[in-house]
Amino acid sequence: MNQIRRIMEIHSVGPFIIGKTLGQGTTGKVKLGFHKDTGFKVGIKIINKELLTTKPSMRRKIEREIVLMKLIDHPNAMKMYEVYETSKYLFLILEYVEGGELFDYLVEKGGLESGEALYFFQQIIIGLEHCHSRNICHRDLKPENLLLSGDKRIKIADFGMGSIVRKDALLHTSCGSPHYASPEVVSGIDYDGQKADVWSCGVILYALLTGKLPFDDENIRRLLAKVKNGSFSMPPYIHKDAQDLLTKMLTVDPSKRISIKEIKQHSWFNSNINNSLLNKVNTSAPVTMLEDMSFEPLSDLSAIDDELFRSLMALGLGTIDDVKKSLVTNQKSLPLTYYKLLEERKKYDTDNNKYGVKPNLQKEGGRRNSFSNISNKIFNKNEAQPIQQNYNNNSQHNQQPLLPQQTLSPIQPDVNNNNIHSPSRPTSEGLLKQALQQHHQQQHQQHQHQHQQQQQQQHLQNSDQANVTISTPNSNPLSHSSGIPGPSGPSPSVKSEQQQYQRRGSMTATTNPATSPTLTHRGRTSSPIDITSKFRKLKLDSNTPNSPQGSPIIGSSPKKSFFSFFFSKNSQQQSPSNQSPPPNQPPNQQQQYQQQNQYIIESKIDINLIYVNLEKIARKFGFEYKYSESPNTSNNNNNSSNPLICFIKSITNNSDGTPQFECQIEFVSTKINHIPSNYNTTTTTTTTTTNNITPSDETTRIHIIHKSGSLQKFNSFIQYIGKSV
Ligand SMILES: Nc1ncnc2c1ncn2[C@@H]1O[C@H](COP(=O)(O)OP(=O)(O)OP(=O)(O)O)[C@@H](O)[C@H]1O
Repeated sequence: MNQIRRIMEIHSVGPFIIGKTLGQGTTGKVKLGFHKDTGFKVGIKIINKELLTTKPSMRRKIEREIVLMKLIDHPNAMKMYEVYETSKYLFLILEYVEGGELFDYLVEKGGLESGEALYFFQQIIIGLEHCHSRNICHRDLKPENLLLSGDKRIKIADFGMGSIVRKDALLHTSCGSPHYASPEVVSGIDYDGQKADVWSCGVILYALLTGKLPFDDENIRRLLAKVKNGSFSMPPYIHKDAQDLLTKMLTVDPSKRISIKEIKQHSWFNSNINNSLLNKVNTSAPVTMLEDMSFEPLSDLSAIDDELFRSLMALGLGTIDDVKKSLVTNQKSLPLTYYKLLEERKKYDTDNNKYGVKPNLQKEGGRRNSFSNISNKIFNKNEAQPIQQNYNNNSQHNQQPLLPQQTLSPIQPDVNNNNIHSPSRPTSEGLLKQALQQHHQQQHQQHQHQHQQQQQQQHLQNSDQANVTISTPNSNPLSHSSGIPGPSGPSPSVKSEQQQYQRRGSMTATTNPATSPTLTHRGRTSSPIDITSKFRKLKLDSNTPNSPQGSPIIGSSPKKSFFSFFFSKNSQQQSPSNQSPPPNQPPNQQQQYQQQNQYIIESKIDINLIYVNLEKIARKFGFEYKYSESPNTSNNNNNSSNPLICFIKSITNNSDGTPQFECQIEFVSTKINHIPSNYNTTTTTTTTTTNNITPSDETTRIHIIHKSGSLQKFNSFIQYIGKSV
């Protein structure tokens, strides 16, 4: 008995026993968890905190993801219950979604029969409608981010790119996967996030009906040109109503693109296809928009709940003072509405036992999944760092998002009908045994495959980290062909085709969809589409639990909430130096200065959309922007991620004596075969093409010339890039 208890302690987090690995994301592994008492299953996403402290943008991504998931509560969106932490790891306790990704389902089945495609599509649309009703847009909708429950319910997942959209306000950052990104997003113009989501759903619908992508090209710039152009081939076998809907969703002009409301009224959306699945989706459940909600403002500043306030700040709704003011004065403000929704959720969870359900009820239609309020008995206050702010102090002006310790999501009635079979409930003891057996079996298998995994890991080291970090580099994964005083280190690598695709993280047709009914997927002829993100998922993080380098769970006592910990780390993060520039200094001093001002910026968005963003940022700062590409020549595979190397290339004096900076940003992007001569670009482009038809990476060099000579402005620019890409 003691033995069993000891094992349980070692292999558990909070009240959950940790089971098999469900998947591997960019931030860590996702494991199956069983509630010790009830057998309630959850997904446990395990994130190495080091990642968050070294990569501030990753921290922002995760904090935003957590708060957005708390605000969203819909049967077609994956829920997040709570967060635990040890000194090294975060454990996000998620709704368990057992059916895998829609992507895999689609790959296995090819284009779906129209009834099934509509069944999925309806759920995506009503799930998205709920998000939009909360003024949240997803911005990275793709089949990889749509999970399937056991009974094939769609669960929209991965809100890491999600954003709050204010009424009539536009978004700036071009993000998502290029194949699913809308023309306005890939053009780098400000865009309406909801309309951009509709476009992505149009691409998904096309993929559901055909098993192919409407816009594809192995060359990223040609792909983006195709997306901007918006023309795609419409297979004649698609029903004419579905064709009409696709055409309306994939309309280049966002102002003419169909809205979610109109999609729901469209004849195909409501068509009476003979498919019993369709009865299961309630597409007419009422949706309450945020603007239709009204709440009494808080009585005064002292009534503000610190925890909820931190959540609001993570959403980037304004400065501390502005947000506070909204909470006490404005009945209709966004901060107040979100505050009240989070408060409502918190109250609900305080009043309910979480996970106190039988396994046979933990499905839609069973008890609501509750979000527990942070419990002082579990959250060790001592672990919190002193960086935490007193938000009731009016003198605070810090605009940095402040992470919530624990806030709760609003309660919504179930929208879907519930048509679920209920397995008989195993006993708690049986479940434990099963879980432990599973765990040990898994440990054994992991040991057996350890060697293979390490090899795989090495092979996949160059995968997309999808993170942002700004740091001074110790080594440079890119070479410098111009003798520029830049970072030194490993030279560029020519990656395998697999690695390139892996970075794209998107679905890519490898043969011409127009001519080939069955596309190959890295040699597997049965696959209709190529899953480029699969290789990334094979990557093993040696720092995650149960990895060869040790389990973080052993000896740790996980605590709920984690925000204080990485806030304190965050305060130590490096920032660009604000020293004065030395344009008139001797060369060696100047070089030293330049070397001090070199940064690695790892992107959280698709590398192929980076230059779209960089050009925009440079323009915003009034800097001159030059773009060039050249093929990578080195075979060095040491590139551990896919960072942007940013450094000051030269400092010269303007005629009035003020310094002029030239900053160079380099990153490895996709292969280049040739760029169409009519490619429309407003930037100065110098292109070096290669005659070698073997796929190869290219180094993209962007020169930003800052004439006004303020190093402070230059540093703000670097910081801005770090936050934006
Ligand atoms: N709650 C869950 N239930 C079941 N499986 C899950 C769950 N969450 C994730 N998975 C599986 O684990 C895989 C990795 O998920 P994860 O969210 O970590 O990766 P990701 O989509 O790359 O996101 P990120 O970029 O945030 O790391 C998913 O593709 C899915 O197969």
